[in-house]
Amino acid sequence: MTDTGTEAEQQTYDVVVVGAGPVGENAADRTRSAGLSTVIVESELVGGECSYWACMPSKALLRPVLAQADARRLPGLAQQVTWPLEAGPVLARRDSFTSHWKDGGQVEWLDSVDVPLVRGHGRLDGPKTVAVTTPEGTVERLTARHAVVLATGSRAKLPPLPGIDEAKPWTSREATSAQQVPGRLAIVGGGVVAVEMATAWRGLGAHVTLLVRGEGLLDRLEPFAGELLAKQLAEHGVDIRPGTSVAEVSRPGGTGTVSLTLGDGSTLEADEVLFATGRAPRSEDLGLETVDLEPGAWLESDDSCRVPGTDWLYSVGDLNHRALLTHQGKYQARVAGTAIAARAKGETVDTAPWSPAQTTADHAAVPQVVFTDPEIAAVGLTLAEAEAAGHRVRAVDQEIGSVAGAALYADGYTGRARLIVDEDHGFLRGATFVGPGVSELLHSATIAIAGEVPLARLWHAVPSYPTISEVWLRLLEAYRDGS
Ligand SMILES: Cc1cc2nc3c(=O)[nH]c(=O)nc-3n(C[C@H](O)[C@H](O)[C@H](O)COP(=O)(O)OP(=O)(O)OC[C@H]3O[C@@H](n4cnc5c(N)ncnc54)[C@H](O)[C@@H]3O)c2cc1C
Ligand SMILES: NC(=O)c1ccc[n+]([C@@H]2O[C@H](COP(=O)([O-])OP(=O)(O)OC[C@H]3O[C@@H](n4cnc5c(N)ncnc54)[C@H](O)[C@@H]3O)[C@@H](O)[C@H]2O)c1
Repeated sequence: MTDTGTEAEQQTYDVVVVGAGPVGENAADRTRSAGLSTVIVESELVGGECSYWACMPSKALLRPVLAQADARRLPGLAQQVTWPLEAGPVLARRDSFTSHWKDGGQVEWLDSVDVPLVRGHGRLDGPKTVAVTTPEGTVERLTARHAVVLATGSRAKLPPLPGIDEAKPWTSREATSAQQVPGRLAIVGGGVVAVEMATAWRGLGAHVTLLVRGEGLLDRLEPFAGELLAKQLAEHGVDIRPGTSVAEVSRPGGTGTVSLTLGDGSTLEADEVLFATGRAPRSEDLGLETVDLEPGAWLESDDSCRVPGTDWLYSVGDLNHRALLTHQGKYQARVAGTAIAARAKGETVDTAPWSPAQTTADHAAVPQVVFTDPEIAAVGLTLAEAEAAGHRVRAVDQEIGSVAGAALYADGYTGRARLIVDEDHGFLRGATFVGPGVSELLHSATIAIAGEVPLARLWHAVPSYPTISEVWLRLLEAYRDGS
């Protein structure tokens, strides 16, 4: 036993899920609907990071900024657009999307699918057992007949810089829930959180400085994505400083102006600093040591989401570090639920790629949209990743602005699309679209990649005229013509 609380109750279920973020909720729903009794444990809010401090609030902040950027490109509307956005209504709408940081609606949903909730901090206490320390300090022991699913997610990772704790920097939590627009916001990082939050807070009127350690933005995507985004962010007034590291942070007492000492010895003053420097697993206090696993590390799982070396423990969502995205974690939860239900019936799980209890898409077809201006939508492998994986591929590029739908969408439309074609198999390995309004194009590419649709058949998938999707035709023509 690792707990200090009072021993209270012991209950047995078929499945115990720890963490009621989007991924844990989906896992519980799947196993429950397969007829397995399932309980879920949550230490904060049912709905997890995504609902309260990540996807939902960030997209609620970004949507008006992107609508405003679109409006600026349309005569008749452009003249009426003012900057910055009116902060009060934007923040109020964001607050309503987080249900004012209350989880009553999601608890009702758990009730409706017949999954009991145990509030408290869950820890493994040996195989198939979870000890929950409740807010009252009692300990509830939950035993699983078939499986324990860990879905405890991730938290913001801060670099160990001198002064950082005292300076009370923003993490993604504060950046998505702040009630006031800072006058000057410094953002450290060049990943997705950094560029989305730069877009959001710039749109709300903050003077944003983006301190990027590397040479470009979004370095895991096709290079042109970060390049087009950097150009546009700069046009919107964001001060981007590539090749800039932070050596020290200072804000005595955690109040007033924050001062950053940069790698070249210069200083930058700001009202707030956001560290958007990646994520760490929430696994350090999860009892992993009681089943010979390493606390504090990402908890790897196989393609059925089961932890290697066990026949009962599953790791889904951010915690397994396969793809830190809500939709991909929910996909893993559906797959894990299918695998758990099959194994509970004594069935063998088919390990062939693309079979029902295998997360093959984690390797081949992970989609992601970055909600900036321009939007960035990518799925599958980049050219560099495909080549590194040993595929014989060709990249086909097209300016999106050349299609009628894009010209109608915005005056001076700027955007670019790339397909990665597997020359040996005749299907797509990857696709990237960058430009205003491209996010809804992505699912067509996801279907083409996950379905391994032959290029010859894609010619028969006719895009409507005049939509931005016509870029698909231009890309196919470019591939045919060898350009
Ligand atoms: C600013 C930001 C914006 C994002 N935007 C998007 C987006 O637009 N689209 C997208 O797909 N992804 C987005 N993401 C990523 C997305 O938020 C995560 O991939 C997603 O939340 C992972 O879900 P999860 O259920 O695995 O973990 P989480 O959402 O982190 O949920 C884990 C839950 O487990 C609970 N928990 C942890 N430890 C314990 C314990 N010991 N006992 C009981 N409960 C515990 C936590 O309290 C939490 O409720 C964004 C991330 C950030 C930071
Ligand atoms: N729209 C979306 O789908 C969306 C939005 C936000 C976040 N997310 C997910 O959340 C995850 C986390 O995002 P993130 O932006 O925090 O992480 P990230 O890993 O995408 O980017 C981290 C950035 O911080 C930089 N960095 C790391 N350590 C640093 C240091 N010590 N000093 C300076 N720079 C440093 C890295 O070089 C990188 O540019 C992403 O993997 C993403 O999948 C998704």
